[in-house]
Amino acid sequence: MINWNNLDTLTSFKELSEVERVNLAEVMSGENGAERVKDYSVSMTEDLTYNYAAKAVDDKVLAALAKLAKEAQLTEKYAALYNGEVINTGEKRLVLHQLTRGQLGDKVEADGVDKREFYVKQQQRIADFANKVHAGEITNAAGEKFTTVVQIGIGGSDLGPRAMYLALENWAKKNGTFKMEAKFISNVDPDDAAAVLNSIDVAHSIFVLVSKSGTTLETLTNESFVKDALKNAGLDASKHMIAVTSETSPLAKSDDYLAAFFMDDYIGGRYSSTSAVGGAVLSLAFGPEVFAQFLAGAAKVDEVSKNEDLLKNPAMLDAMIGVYERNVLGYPATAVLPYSQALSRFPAHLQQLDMESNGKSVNRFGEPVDYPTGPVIFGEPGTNGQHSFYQLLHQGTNIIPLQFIGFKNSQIGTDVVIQDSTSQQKLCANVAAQIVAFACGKSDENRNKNFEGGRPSSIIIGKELTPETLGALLAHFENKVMFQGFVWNVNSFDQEGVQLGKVLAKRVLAHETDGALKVYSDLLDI
Ligand SMILES: O=P(O)(O)OC[C@H]1O[C@H](O)[C@H](O)[C@@H](O)[C@@H]1O
Repeated sequence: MINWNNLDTLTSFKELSEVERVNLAEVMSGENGAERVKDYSVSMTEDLTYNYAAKAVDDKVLAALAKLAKEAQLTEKYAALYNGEVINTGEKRLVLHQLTRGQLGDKVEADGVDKREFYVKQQQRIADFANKVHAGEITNAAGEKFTTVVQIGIGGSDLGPRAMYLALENWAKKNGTFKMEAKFISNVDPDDAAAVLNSIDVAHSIFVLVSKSGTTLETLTNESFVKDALKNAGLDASKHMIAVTSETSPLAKSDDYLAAFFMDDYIGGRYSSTSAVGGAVLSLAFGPEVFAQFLAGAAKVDEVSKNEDLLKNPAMLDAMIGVYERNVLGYPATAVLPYSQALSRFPAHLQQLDMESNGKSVNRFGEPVDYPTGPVIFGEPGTNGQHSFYQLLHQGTNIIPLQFIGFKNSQIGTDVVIQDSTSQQKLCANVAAQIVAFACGKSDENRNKNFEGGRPSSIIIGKELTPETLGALLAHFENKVMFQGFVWNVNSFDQEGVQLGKVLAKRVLAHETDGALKVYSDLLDI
């Protein structure tokens, strides 16, 4: 039987708080430090490793975390999720994003269909469509090939797919699988749509309208913006647009699109990169085979995440160390720092994934919780971040745990040797240096130049960022966030916190305001 209890009612949580703290600077120094870096490491897939040597944990803390993971029944809750229980209590929905990339447990039926079959069928339909576009069987009205794909969507219908596209663009170019350039329109700021439209050849562009609900104001506004531009160019908008939505949305049956592909209410926006939401744009840009490799990487991590042994389950381990840092050590934020230019938008995606999932003050039954839940997430690619906000990370008054990501090889492979090292070596040297600098610090008589150390980090290391490693990386963080939500006993799959602002904005636009809202409306000339 599964018990959904608040973290502060669990005996093993009290025990965890009483375990002696680890002096990170001390344990990471000298030979001991070298041994830790070798030992505190676990495989995510054959190509990716999670190394947690520079986290403030030791065997005692890890044993206490394993006990907590067991008492919180993380493995059982994950199984309940992929076997189709109503895990999203707020919206009374199943949570099935893992099913888009593999069958992890029982067959899941909902709405009278086998859901795995439904997702696979959508992937096949998308693959067929993309192949026809690439082969010139689906063209514009003049019979010419489409050369650009533009995704219109916001939140989960933008951030994940955009981050994934950028992550693989250069890989695909290098490996001969690049088919079409992709662009993204998300913000309701007219400058977003206008700038994208100005940068493309609309006559040879295919637009993917992505909205699960089919009611998001920003997205529908941008759709009209694009339709206007197509009309002004003398083009038939319905021959340039496809839709990705849920079958119950107002967009599903419209004649305004060349084709419609479906996901459903059991896939949260921020978990939708492996559904049709990511599938359409990524298959058009790189071909369906590349998208399939991406799914295969995610499926591998979903499998590993079933492991009951905490030390062999990287997503669960990462989650539990995060809980320790948040609820015992009291750290407020986590920085995501990929040493990979291709992952430039990955921190923005993780921001939504983590903060929209676990930024909650009530448990899954709607009762207030008495402990901190999701941390603030932010980040930028290294080494750029080093020359900007790392000052606070090294010497500021808050300790911010760090999540590094690094690859041995670059994607494009073009490099130069300057002062006896390649740029790739310089990049990797920097991430190694940062881990040790943060953990060990350096004492100096001049307080201004003193580094206290004791600043924890972990690193995910891979050989190269490929479609498969990207899928694995994505699933790692999705599963980490899911496990943390289980520990905090929150519902990680709804987002009521975004509603109030939408309601008030509508009131402003209808001129139904008073008080402060009226004055702000006047100040902004609405
Ligand atoms: O895909 P849509 O239904 O248009 O939703 C787009 C986004 O907007 C909402 O407000 C939510 O905050 C996001 O979780 C969601 O991804």
